[in-house]
Amino acid sequence: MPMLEVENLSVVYGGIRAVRNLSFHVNEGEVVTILGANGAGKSSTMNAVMGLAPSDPSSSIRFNGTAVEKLPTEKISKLGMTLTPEGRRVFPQLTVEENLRMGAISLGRRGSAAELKESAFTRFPILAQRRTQFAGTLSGGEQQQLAIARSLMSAPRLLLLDEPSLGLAPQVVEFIFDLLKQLSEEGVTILLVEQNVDQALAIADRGYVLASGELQLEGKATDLRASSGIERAYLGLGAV
Ligand SMILES: Nc1ncnc2c1ncn2[C@@H]1O[C@H](COP(=O)(O)OP(=O)(O)OP(=O)(O)O)[C@@H](O)[C@H]1O
Repeated sequence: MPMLEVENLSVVYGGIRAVRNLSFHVNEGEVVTILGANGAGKSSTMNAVMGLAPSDPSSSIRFNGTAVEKLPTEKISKLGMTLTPEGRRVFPQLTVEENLRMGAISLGRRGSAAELKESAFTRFPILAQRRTQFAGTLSGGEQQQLAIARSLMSAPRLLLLDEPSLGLAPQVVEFIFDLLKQLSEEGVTILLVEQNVDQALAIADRGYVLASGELQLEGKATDLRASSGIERAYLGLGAV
């Protein structure tokens, strides 16, 4: 049984259909990436999985066998699935340490908040240096590290990341991809939305390519890297 199994996902906002009949899965231990041009429906997909965007009644989303499509986000997080949303949404008026504490709210019995906080400071040395600084005064790269560190405070079994490298300097991008590789080696299953196609496919086992809310291509990352379908999806050339 896949860890995450999404079947027939459709997301409609008012009259706009952002995602249409999308099915995909993530097996335990995998790194899976969802790729596609701007507006392809990637964030809508991630948000719908977490209960943050409306999914059509015909959609089915199962996490470790539990139907989650009607559950509120807090309950989904408690089951062990956490999203680092696009745009580094940290709490600007809270300190680094307080932001981390907020992340442990849905920890349940998966770990100890104090130990997780120390491991966050080991993993992200810059956050340790800035533990009493207000998050709103951190640089973009530091805020992204904090956003990921906060997600890790819930000891997720499945970590969803929406464009973690967006707008960051090359060294920070490299740090984040190295971190994702390391988390994967430590046993965290990862679902990653990225614009950074080459780097995402370099760490992923498999990928799905969306165009205009529909699945365009899917396959092993090594096959997708060699495929011309990716370019077509990005250029909006439609079906391959
Ligand atoms: N809350 C919303 N209300 C109305 N339309 C929305 C909403 N969120 C997204 N959309 C629309 O749904 C479509 C898909 O958007 P989505 O953010 O899922 O794409 P994306 O692939 O993540 O794009 P990007 O890479 O630019 O973040 C777009 O046409 C967008 O304008």
